[in-house]
Amino acid sequence: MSAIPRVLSIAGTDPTGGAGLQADLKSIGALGGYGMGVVTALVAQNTCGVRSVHVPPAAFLAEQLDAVSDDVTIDAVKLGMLHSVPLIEVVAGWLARVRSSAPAAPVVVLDPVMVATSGDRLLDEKAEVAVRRLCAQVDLVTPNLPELAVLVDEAPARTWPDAIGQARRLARASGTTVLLKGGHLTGEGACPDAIVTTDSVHEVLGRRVLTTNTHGTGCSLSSAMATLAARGLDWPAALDRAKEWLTGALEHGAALDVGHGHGPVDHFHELRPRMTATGSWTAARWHANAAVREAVDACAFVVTLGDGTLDRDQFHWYLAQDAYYLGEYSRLLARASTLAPTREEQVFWARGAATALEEEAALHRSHVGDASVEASPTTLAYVGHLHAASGEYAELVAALLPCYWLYADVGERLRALDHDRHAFHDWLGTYGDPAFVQAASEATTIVERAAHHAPSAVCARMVKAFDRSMAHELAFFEAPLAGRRAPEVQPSTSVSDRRTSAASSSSPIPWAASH
Ligand SMILES: Nc1ncnc2c1ncn2[C@@H]1O[C@H](COP(=O)(O)OP(=O)(O)OP(=O)(O)O)[C@@H](O)[C@H]1O
Ligand SMILES: Cc1ncc(CO)c(N)n1
Repeated sequence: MSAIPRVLSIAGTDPTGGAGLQADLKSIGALGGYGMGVVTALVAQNTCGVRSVHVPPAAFLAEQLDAVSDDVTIDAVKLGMLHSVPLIEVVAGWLARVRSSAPAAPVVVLDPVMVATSGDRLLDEKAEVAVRRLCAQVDLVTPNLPELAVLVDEAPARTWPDAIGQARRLARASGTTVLLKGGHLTGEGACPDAIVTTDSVHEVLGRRVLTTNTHGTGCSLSSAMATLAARGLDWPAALDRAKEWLTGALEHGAALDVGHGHGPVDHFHELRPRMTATGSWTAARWHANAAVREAVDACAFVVTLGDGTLDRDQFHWYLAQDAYYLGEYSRLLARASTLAPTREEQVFWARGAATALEEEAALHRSHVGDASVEASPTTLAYVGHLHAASGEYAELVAALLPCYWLYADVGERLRALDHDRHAFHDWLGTYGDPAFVQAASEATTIVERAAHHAPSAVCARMVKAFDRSMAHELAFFEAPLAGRRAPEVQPSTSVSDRRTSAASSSSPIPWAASH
């Protein structure tokens, strides 16, 4: 199996992208797979309902399937809308061939799609028996409550314990595992799902999201399960993860503002914080500062820190300057907290200020001892710039952002160079810390919001503030090796002693280390 599982969805389409094949491809991608798609039926539908369905000949479905399996190793298959008996027969025959001929049989998940969220039928009534038969050929079936009732030929369950009983009967009859979905249960609070086999139940209660953006949740969940199983998770673990992801996707669906009926969920909500490079103020600044960023990556300090040849004295000088910088940066973060327009932003900056101070103290203890740090001209210039930008919130946060963003960015690359015997192993390992990356992305979101609301004159000051901070960041990285260093720190202990203690108590991105 490849590290990125190759997952094939065999399903109908939704041109509005919330359900069917389109939702499957997004879900597979969001959970780390490579998505492929074979179309069973073309459905003219939107968030309000299904208008018409066009079904290409069954022979053409067979051609599509063979085109994929003749060429690509398939790690998982998700079956969605199968429409009618001839199509089900083609899929069943193809599945049997692939499962017997492939070196490792793909995991197969069947979403027994019968009725859309809008209430429109997507499966021929005569095909219900064929779907029931297909259940025995797959590894997981994911019925909602009405579909489960059809599959066991009983009235729809009204309570969760009844539904679990039905799911158990389906598991017994088909010899497969059932993912029972509780989306159709009414009631506030929980929205339970469960993995049910003949002799076990793994329940995930989940929180119910108050939203009308529920179009395609079943498609998305089944594709997520197929992808996670292909990544090696067992069904209970896959459901735990998929449910967490889907609940978040439901929570973020409304913000997409797609359609007037049951809108889609946001499949990529977990990635949005990292997607700021799409047509935004912050992305534009990031792009405009490409040359500065390249210079940071290429500067001798960063390069030699990465390859381990950096002079230790120069590294310690840099850390001492950083301690000074952080003490002042903390004051500016606190100032941003004072000026913040919302409680959420106030808390974010206040936390940053506290952490920066704690880490400044840790750096001082371990590197500088009792001696005070004399700030270099470069450090003073950067801090002076931040103070000068502190008159208004939008300008200040724009000035504060590069310190977060650039460190997260450079840190990611430095972390990749780390190995057990690296001279700066203790430091590199702490770069790219997910908590720090998260803080940097929150800071970016805040600045984006501030830019969005700022009048153009303020925006112009934000641009200057951000760009100047980027230039100061570069100078800060260049300073240790630029011959500008003076004996500003009088070490009270030997270099090696200090290194050991610093490595265990501080992070190179110190002010975010204990977020
Ligand atoms: N309002 C909600 N809040 C939280 N989770 C939900 C909500 N609605 C549905 N879900 C979850 O979405 C998944 C799909 O459930 P549901 O029972 O709605 O399936 P479905 O009817 O096949 O979906 P579809 O809308 O695609 O037809 C399940 O994990 C369910 O728990
Ligand atoms: C194509 C297709 N498959 C499944 C569903 C169920 O939501 C839908 N609406 N459309």
